[in-house]
Amino acid sequence: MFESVSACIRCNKEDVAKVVLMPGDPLRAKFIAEHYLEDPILFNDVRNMLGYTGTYKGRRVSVMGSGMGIPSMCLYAHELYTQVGVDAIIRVGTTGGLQDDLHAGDIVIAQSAATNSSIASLYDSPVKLAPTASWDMLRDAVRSCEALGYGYQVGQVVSSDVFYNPREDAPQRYRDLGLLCVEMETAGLYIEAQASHKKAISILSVSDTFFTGESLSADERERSFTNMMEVSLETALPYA
Ligand SMILES: O=P(O)(O)O[C@H]1O[C@H](CO)[C@@H](O)[C@H]1O
Ligand SMILES: O=c1cc[nH]c(=O)[nH]1
Repeated sequence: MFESVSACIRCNKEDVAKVVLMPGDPLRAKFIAEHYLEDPILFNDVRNMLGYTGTYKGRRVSVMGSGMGIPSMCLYAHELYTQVGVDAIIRVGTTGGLQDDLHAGDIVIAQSAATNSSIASLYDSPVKLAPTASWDMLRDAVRSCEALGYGYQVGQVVSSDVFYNPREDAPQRYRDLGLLCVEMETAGLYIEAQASHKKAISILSVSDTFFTGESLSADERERSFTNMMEVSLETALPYA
């Protein structure tokens, strides 16, 4: 029998690890659990936002979908941090590349996230918060890429509230500002981590590029981001 600890996650708290990998797609969570975790158990299936816990290199690690967009990410991250007792979340996401030296399949570690969302304005603060990665997790993500021999870039990404932006010049403006890539959740995750005094890092894989026209299929998006998954699992170990 599940103890329902929060509004949208039905689980026993002790079934969730202290560190959670969060892809947007719950089927990517299932893929990670089935391919990388030993003895995975399903701890959440409310709304099919699948969450699993197993062991990786002998340490307990969980993986759960976040859904798409800042509202969905914020809801689940908030419940995991404040009601389930999770200490650290690693977003395992896809992103659209803006710069010419980013190619499909490349890894981006998000140091910070510019956003068109109002999330940072909702906190009672005399300043607008700057969504920023946890330094130790950023360092550990870099170390994991280097240990595995995978190339990576570290920098500022864009977390957009919309996938289809009515401002057609938006990607060009982002590119001119040196922003690396566009996705839809990192700023929300970083603000939730800051507000909860917890840790977060966003590790992204480029699924397509805005200016050079590279693109991966939906099936490849679901299954072929194994470099990013391996980096994320290695990054999780110190927090497990
Ligand atoms: O692959 P995920 O983690 O879902 O991330 C990206 O993909 C979705 C859009 O296709 C958005 O959620 C965006 O942030
Ligand atoms: O272009 C893209 C690719 C992935 N995710 C996004 O939000 N945008």
